[in-house]
Amino acid sequence: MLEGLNEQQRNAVLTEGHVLLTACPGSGKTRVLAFKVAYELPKIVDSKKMIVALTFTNRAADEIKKRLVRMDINPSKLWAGTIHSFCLEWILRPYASYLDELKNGFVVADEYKSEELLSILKEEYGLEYWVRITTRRLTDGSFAEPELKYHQLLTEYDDILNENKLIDFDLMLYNAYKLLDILPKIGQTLNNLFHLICVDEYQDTQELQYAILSKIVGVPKSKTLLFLVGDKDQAIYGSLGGVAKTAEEIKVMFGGIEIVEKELSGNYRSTQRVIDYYRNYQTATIDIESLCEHARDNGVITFNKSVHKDDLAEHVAQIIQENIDAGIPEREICVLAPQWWLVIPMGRKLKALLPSVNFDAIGLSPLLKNKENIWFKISRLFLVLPSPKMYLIRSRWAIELVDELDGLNIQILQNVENKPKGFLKVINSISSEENDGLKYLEDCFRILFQKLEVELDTYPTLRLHWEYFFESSRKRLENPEFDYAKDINSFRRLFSHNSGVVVNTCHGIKGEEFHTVIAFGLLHGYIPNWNEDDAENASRKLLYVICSRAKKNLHLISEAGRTTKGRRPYLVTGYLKRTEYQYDIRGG
Ligand SMILES: Nc1ncnc2c1ncn2[C@@H]1O[C@H](COP(=O)(O)OP(=O)(O)OP(=O)(O)O)[C@@H](O)[C@H]1O
Repeated sequence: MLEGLNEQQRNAVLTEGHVLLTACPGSGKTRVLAFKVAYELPKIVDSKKMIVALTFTNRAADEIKKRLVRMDINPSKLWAGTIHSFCLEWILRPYASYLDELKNGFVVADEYKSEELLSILKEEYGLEYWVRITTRRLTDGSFAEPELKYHQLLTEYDDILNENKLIDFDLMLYNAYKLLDILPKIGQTLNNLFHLICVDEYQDTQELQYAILSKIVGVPKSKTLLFLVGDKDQAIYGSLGGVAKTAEEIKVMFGGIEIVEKELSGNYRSTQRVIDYYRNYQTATIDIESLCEHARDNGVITFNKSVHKDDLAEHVAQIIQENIDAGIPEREICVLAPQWWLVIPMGRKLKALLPSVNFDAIGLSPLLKNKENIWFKISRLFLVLPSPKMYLIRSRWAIELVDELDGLNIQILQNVENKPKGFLKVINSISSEENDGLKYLEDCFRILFQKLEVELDTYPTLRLHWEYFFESSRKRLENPEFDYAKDINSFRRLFSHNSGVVVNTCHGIKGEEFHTVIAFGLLHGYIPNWNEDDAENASRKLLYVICSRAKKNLHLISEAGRTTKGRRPYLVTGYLKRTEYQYDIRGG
């Protein structure tokens, strides 16, 4: 089974006990993590036991599951997802009744919603929109925001969340921690349940997240193993509280557990040229040798600081087209920017400029894309039509939904043996005459629950999620800036593109790799954020992460023409400006 791993990687998988594996980009950390899961899964004999893999994004979690399927390993005993989803599924939903704040139902406010709320409050308080205020909590529930002058605003923010039964991502973590703290039995139960907890990109784990894990792994007579992988140089969440703890610090925090430290060397992803380029942004000076087949290929590395922001989308579209013409698959091309508000309009413009190209872009969907909202999950089943290719994916969605409904105490299809299959059958039998996408979905949702004989109004959580889902989606659709098509067929088309050119934030593609990376918005003020602590270092690490995603081609863009509200021009971000390099000329 361990074929396909080199000696160091195999050794890391076979190491018994708790492991902390650190290594450079592309050295196979995620691959090792997937093999570790594959290696440990068959060891589980107790039918109730599980393995947990915590990843930074949902995309990364899907990738691990796919890797297992490719290895012919059944991933049903693996739970993979973000720490937020983990808290929701394993702690908040099952134990919500023990917390007054949650017991009457709650809805997760995604980062867009909480940013929207914060910007309204900033305006009320006369603060500039770019002032950074963290909503993070400490383990005692107090605000982690160091500037006391913002605490009044944060209290008001909290009140609004409370009134609307919303919890943001930070409250998800805090409430999960609080439950584990007041009811140690939960940690003990989870410890009995989890054979192994793997954490990918551990260097960006926040203090509260370590605390949550320590309440599960650090219980007396603990049986749960910990497998952490990461790279300190890729820590890009420092400003959001991410810390790469040492093995010793983890030991102290986790009740004295012994952790074996392991390392990997070499890079299986990028050409030597790309590696030598991004080593300009490395904090430690470690040689990295390319071990991949295309190690000696030249590829293309460009830097453009003259293209004007108004011509940027055409410029990026041209690069994409050149790559596609050269035979590079759409999925191997990625367009990145440091902040999502730069990314969303870019995705839309690219879609219009390259109508025959598929895109996998954040913000292209008119629906609230909140994976934690149950109506979003149900809508996927109505929008992605049944086909042999989609069979496995739809079945997995159905299994997750039936579990979630069960967790909400909603009993469906009592007499049906295979509930997910039965659930899919009911979904597949429903359609509506409506042409308007949202009305279509509303119709289908109602018919579905009628057929399931579930009275929606008796479940406040379903109601809350319903209101949030439709209200947010309606808002998006009505926003003239977005210019979304509102008919059901357009909704469907957007859902059918789960592959295509990726357009995302630098944080959203952590751990991924692409033949060609096109990064724009590399301007001081965006990367790093004006008021980020240790801003220079933060921009250096982000550049390191961006550039190390590329297998062969790298196009860096610091577009001209962007100015602050005070008409100050945004300039090339410091580290990039100072890097002396013989860049290629495109097409030259
Ligand atoms: N032993 C190996 N043989 C062949 N290919 C490998 C080997 N190890 C890793 N790879 C490939 O190298 C690439 C990078 O691996 P992986 O994504 O696991 O690296 P990583 O260390 O997690 O990178 P990053 O820190 O940048 O996210 C992947 O395409 C992976 O399949």
